[in-house]
Amino acid sequence: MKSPVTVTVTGAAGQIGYALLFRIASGDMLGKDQPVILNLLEITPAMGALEGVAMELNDCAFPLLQGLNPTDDAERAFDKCDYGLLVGAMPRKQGMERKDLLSANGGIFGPQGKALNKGASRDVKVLVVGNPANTNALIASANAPDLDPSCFNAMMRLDHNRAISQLAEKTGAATTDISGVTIWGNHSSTQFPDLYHAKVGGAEALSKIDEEWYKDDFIPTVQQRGAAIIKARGASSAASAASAAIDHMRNWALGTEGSEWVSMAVPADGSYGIEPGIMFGYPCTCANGKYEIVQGLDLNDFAKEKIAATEAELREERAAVEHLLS
Ligand SMILES: NC(=O)c1ccc[n+]([C@@H]2O[C@H](COP(=O)([O-])OP(=O)(O)OC[C@H]3O[C@@H](n4cnc5c(N)ncnc54)[C@H](O)[C@@H]3O)[C@@H](O)[C@H]2O)c1
Ligand SMILES: O=C(O)C[C@H](O)C(=O)O
Repeated sequence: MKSPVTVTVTGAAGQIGYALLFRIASGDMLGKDQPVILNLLEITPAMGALEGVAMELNDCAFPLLQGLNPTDDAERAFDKCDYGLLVGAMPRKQGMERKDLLSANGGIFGPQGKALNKGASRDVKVLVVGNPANTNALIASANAPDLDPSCFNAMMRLDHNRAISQLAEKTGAATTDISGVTIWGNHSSTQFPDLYHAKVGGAEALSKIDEEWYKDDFIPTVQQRGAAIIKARGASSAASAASAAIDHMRNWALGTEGSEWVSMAVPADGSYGIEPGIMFGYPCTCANGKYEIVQGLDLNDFAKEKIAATEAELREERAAVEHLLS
């Protein structure tokens, strides 16, 4: 048996937290041979509800769960953290864009970045889920100057999984037959779901669907799926978001072998002309606990235009939180 690792989940009494914690504790995220210590962070008024979640976690008698620490103290929560899932933030309501949450949520991520900087493992993997995820991840990273920026990712995986599911449904394929999907840019309605390199059962995806469906139906459906779920459920996605977070962390920790690539928002490094300073959704592979941006994909004029639009939105979001970046 491996020695335990510390996983910190913020917003642990929220709806994503409730769908996430039991899967982490059962080994879905880091493997059935990896014991975990769960540090659960909440705001003080939610500590009662968090206590209830902790009771239920204990009642599962998970063999891999070797410690459980509910707290409202960020420094305690991130002490010796190996994996951080930053979920705790307000969700949007119907009619809002995710960036409308910046003023409410941006302030959460500076102090959490500082707490990570102080106490987390130096090769911690931090996945920001709370919206607007890309810019919140940027805030957390900027407040953790002693941690490499590559320790911080934001979640594009829900969009990636949504795109796979839509394409599978349209073509009658299994989700496992689909590869090479990328969600570029922001986890927002400007994201670019790219099928130009996607394959269905080894054949070009664009040979199986017509371009009109791709541009007029598929792209807006994936871009607006979060809003459609809020309209239908009266609450934002939770179980699918938790599942995507599990997928993202599992691939980052254990590798993407077997799949062509996955979509992850990582610090822009000039790849595909996106200069540093924002967290950008890219096609990535992972091995040995590190991610790499897939290089050398051809981008046509349509793709370049869409990628420029989502980059522009991320630069605007960055400008709006410049005061939180130091
Ligand atoms: N990136 C994605 O793909 C994606 C998908 C779904 C939801 N989200 C976002 O995830 C966030 C959480 O969604 P939810 O449905 O779980 O919301 P929720 O309201 O059910 O839960 C959020 C929890 O966070 C807690 N919280 C608030 N501030 C905190 C802080 N400073 N420290 C610790 N905890 C804090 C709240 O008390 C609450 O329990 C939202 O911002 C939502 O928009 C992102
Ligand atoms: O859409 C939202 O606000 C929640 C989440 O980001 C989602 O994509 O479902």
